[in-house]
Amino acid sequence: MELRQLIKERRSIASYQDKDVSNELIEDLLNTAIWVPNHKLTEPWRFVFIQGEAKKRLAEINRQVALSKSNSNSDEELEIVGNNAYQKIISVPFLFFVINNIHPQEKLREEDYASTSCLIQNFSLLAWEQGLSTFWKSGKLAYCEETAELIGLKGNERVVGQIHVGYPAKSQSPVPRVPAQERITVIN
Ligand SMILES: Cc1cc2nc3c(=O)[nH]c(=O)nc-3n(C[C@H](O)[C@H](O)[C@H](O)COP(=O)(O)O)c2cc1C
Repeated sequence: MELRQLIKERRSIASYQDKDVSNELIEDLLNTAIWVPNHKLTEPWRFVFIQGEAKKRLAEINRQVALSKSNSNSDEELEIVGNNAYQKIISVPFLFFVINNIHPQEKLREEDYASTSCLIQNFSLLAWEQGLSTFWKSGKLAYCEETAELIGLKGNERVVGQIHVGYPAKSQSPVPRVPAQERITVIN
């Protein structure tokens, strides 16, 4: 697929076919995705793949997050909310966290976050080329203490994204973007 087509057609899709995604494939895509511009070549990232029992534990954390946000007083409703949140995680074929070192200098912290964001976009495009959809998630689940403990987040690290990957079960229409021309200022 041509690069411009890949960039425009990539979509975040949250519903997946019941088809496995291998560690080897993700590792291979990440090995290409890491070729990003990176000031001072800090290579500040690492990746945590969540599988097996860990995925069940993450799903359980998501249940608790959803319950803590719900306003319902009905046990029946709360059970549905909790089970939906649990299933949302279980049904993701491949799930991993992208983690950054927190650089002591603010400028480099920002630049490290920028490089890692480029990496995630590279990864999403490479995945899309393989017929896979990705979903970058930055909700409470990615940042709560329970998740930090589960993924072994160290004191000098931060989560950049929780990334869901799978073969999409449906297509997704794009939300139109404002043409870049409308955001260009030319100063002569
Ligand atoms: C830093 C970042 C965090 C995001 N976090 C979430 C999220 O927590 N939940 C969500 O539904 N989408 C999240 N998204 C995905 C965007 O909602 C999505 O990219 C946007 O709707 C455009 O859709 P597209 O990716 O299909 O073009 C995130 C995207 C980025 C770049």
